[in-house]
Amino acid sequence: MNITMLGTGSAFAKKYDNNNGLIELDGYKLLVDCGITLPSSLHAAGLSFNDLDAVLVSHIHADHVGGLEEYAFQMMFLYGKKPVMYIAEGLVDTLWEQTLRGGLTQEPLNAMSDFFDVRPLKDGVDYELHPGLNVRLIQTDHITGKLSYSFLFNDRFFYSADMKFNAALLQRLVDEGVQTIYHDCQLQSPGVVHASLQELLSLPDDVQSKVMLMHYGDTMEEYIGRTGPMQFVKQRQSYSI
Ligand SMILES: O=c1ccn([C@@H]2O[C@@H]3COP(=O)(O)O[C@H]3[C@H]2O)c(=O)[nH]1
Ligand SMILES: [Zn+2]
Ligand SMILES: [Zn+2]
Repeated sequence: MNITMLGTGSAFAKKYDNNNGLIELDGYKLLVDCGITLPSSLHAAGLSFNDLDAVLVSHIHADHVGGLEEYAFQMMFLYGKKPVMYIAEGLVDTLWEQTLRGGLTQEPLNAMSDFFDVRPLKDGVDYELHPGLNVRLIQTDHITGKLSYSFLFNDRFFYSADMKFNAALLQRLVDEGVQTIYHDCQLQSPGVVHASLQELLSLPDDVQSKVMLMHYGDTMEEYIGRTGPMQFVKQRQSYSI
């Protein structure tokens, strides 16, 4: 399978779009998060919302869910469809009540299910999204008191989304066979709600050699060559994983 990060930027980056990914397998297209800049970054990649098969949501911050209103409206009014949304069961009501309801509600449309074909996922359970593409949600620490999830695809590709540094989890994943880790990276310390580059550089070599850095700030280029064996993911470049 391939992944293309439609954006690789932090929430406040201006040179890079929001850190949203596109996973493709045999023509199936899974959007991983849908932030504020996603409608334009999707367009820049030569795609429309109608080309997507589903969206997978990690947590409720605008750089991950701020484009969902346009996704819903375009699919309803331009294409007459309800997009499939995979999301942790504990985030469904919060996403509707606290983020989407204000913009999307117009009687008689007043529920998440009026706009999305919602497929709630349980933490720690494997789901087949498409033949050959499985995902498991792993609840990870990001903001105290807010649910947030990372994703494990096919037992071999770990996608952090947004999470604090967790060396034990990363080591365990590698020990269990994970080959590639896409990790959010705050260039300057302290990382606070993300892993900082300094923290990631403290990982053992066998883990670092599997890490690709994403969700970075506008000063990323100053850090090229200062990331050990870890590499920055390039925006809108496709990688085989
Ligand atoms: O306690 C907090 C909460 C948030 N923030 C910033 O707001 C951003 C929201 O999106 P993000 O999760 O990609 O990144 C977050 C940080 O950049 C922070 O620095 N400290
Ligand atoms: Zn983010
Ligand atoms: Zn976040």
